[in-house]
Formats: sequence, structure tokens, C-alpha cells
Amino acid sequence: MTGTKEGASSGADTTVRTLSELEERAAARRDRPAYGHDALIACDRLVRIFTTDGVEVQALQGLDLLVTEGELMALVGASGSGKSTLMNILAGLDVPTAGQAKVAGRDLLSMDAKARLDYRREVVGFVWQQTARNLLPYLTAAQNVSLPLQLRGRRRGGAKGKPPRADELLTLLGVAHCRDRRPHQISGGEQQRVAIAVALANNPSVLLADEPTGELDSTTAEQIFAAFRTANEELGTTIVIVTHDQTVANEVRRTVAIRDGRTSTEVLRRTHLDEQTGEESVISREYAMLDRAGRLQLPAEYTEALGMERRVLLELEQDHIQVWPDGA
Ligand SMILES: Nc1ncnc2c1ncn2[C@@H]1O[C@H](COP(=O)(O)OP(=O)(O)OP(=O)(O)O)[C@@H](O)[C@H]1O
Repeated sequence: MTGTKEGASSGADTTVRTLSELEERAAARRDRPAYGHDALIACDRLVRIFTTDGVEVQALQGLDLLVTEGELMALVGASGSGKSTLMNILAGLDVPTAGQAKVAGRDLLSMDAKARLDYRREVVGFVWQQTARNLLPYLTAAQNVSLPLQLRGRRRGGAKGKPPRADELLTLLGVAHCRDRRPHQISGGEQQRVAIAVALANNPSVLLADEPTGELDSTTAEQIFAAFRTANEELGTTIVIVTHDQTVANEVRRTVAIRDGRTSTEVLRRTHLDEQTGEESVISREYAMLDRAGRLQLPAEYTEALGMERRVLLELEQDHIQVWPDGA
């Protein structure tokens, strides 16, 4: 640390010189597209407060999240951080206390009961951790997959000359051999793959999965994840998976971490091809989330390593911001 940090912005010239420049900036801000306008899922300062016996719990505390159409992404976070609360809201099963949440153009705060039912039947599909919660025990796998189609008043068959959609989906997910068996006659991993077929039956825009591999061993978990990947790649379904499973989190391009009811960090992975050796490797980088109010959560291990508490000193440079311990 040097002794030269007097001002908050030594490096970059941030002075606005003329009135016309100010006007230009204001106009550019006005013309900027709305937050999340091109995202399939857009959560903006989402708040969910639960009140039990007069005690308030802020499960979501101004959470921002954008998910683009066609993404396959993971949500991670400590127990109690708010993951399931967010999933229940996105599934249309719970309503936020404040903020905004839009999925495929539907406003999750203003939907009436009928719109909410349509939303759950047409826009989202979900797969839960408990295998038993996903399937009706007295129906076969094929009947379980056909049920959402019937509830929506669609015929069960595919187009003329094509197999029924239930068979198509069971084949796609590698569980065609389970079609005439009931859940108790197939393994837990097969049940989850059938559950994914059920969730996909109505061709939803978004598939939500809350700890779908939580009750399974690692080999089976890999098969389940492969089924999600197939759904994403073959059907183009946008998929959000809540997981504690680090191997699942490592498999996706984007993993968002939730801390204390807010998105805190994000890991992005991309494949790098070494032109000389022809070898492929995955490069991952961790980013901190900057919310629209400019709030940033610094990782605890960084702040603790430098003894940062309560306040820090900022310096704006040409292409980055420096964060220093408070040396005052
Ligand atoms: N229905 C509810 N009533 C009261 N408090 C709730 C309710 N649902 C969740 N909470 C509280 O909200 C906070 C977030 O819970 P949530 O279940 O979303 O966390 P989570 O990240 O999914 O945890 P886990 O990984 O253990 O499932 C917790 O403090 C929890 O106790």
C-alpha cells in the first residue's frame, strides 16, 4: 500500500465539461433498454419476507438475476440462503413481497389465479429433489408423462405417423424401457429421468430443478445431469438447477451463488482450445455481482485476508477500481 491515495478518483478523468455533453448522457440513459428486456427470466430487486409468530425472516433481500433463453445454469448457496424460496417464486407457487419477477414475459407479481395456473401448466416445468414428489405412484411412466398433456387438453399422440410425445421424451432421456412400469418398479435415477420427461411434456420455456440429484449416488447423478443437458441441447429448453453437488455446478457454463438472499458471485466457464497442442481445457473465472444500486458483495475470504471491515477506500482508475483497506 502506498501513501499516495488521497482522492477517491485519481486515475480517470470523470469531469463533465459541457452542457451538451450532459444532455447527451441524459439522452443515452433515457434510450437505454429496460433492465432485463432481452432475458427470459428477469428478477429485479426481489424481496420475500416470511412472518411466523410475529418474527420476520427476509429470505430474499433484493435479489437480481437474469437468465437468457437457452441457458443451462446452476444456482448454489449455503443452506437457508434463499434458493428454494427463489425457485418457488419462479415456479409460480409463491409470490414475492416486493420487487419484480418476469418469466417469458409473464409478470409473476400481478398474475391472477387463472393466469398463475396457466403459467404453471404452460411456461414452467419443475423437478423436485424427492423422487416421490415428481410422479404419481399408480400411473406408469408413459401415463405420468401423458398426464400434463391431457390436463392441458392436448391429444396424447404426436403428429400423424409420429410416436406419441410421451414415448419421444422417454426415448430422448434414455428411459423408454420404463414406459409401462410404475415408479416403484424403476430405480431412483430412472424416476428422476421420467420426472424430467413429465416436466418437459408441455414444452415449457423454462425447466426448474431443485436439488434433483440430492437423493442419488454420484454415477446416477451424472446420468440425471446428462438428461438435463440433452433437454437443453435437443429441445432448447432453458434450465435452472439448484444444487449442492459441485460436479453438477462444474458442468455448466454459469453458476450463480446466492448469499443472504442476494446473488453474490457468478462463475463463468468457457472452453479454451490450445492451437499448438489441439488440447481443450475449461477456463473458469469468478465474478462478483454488482447490483443496480451499485452494491457489491466482496468475498469474505478476500476481506478477511486484508482485514477489511465496515469501510474501504475506493480509487477509480482508467479501466478498473481499486479497493483498499481503510487506512485512516
Ligand atoms: N414458509 C416459510 N416460512 C418461514 N420462513 C421460511 C419459509 N420458507 C423459507 N423460510 C426461511 O427463509 C430462509 C431461506 O430459506 P430457503 O429454503 O429458501 O433456503 P435454501 O437456500 O433453499 O436452503 P436449503 O439449501 O437448506 O434448502 C431460511 O431462513 C428459511 O428458514
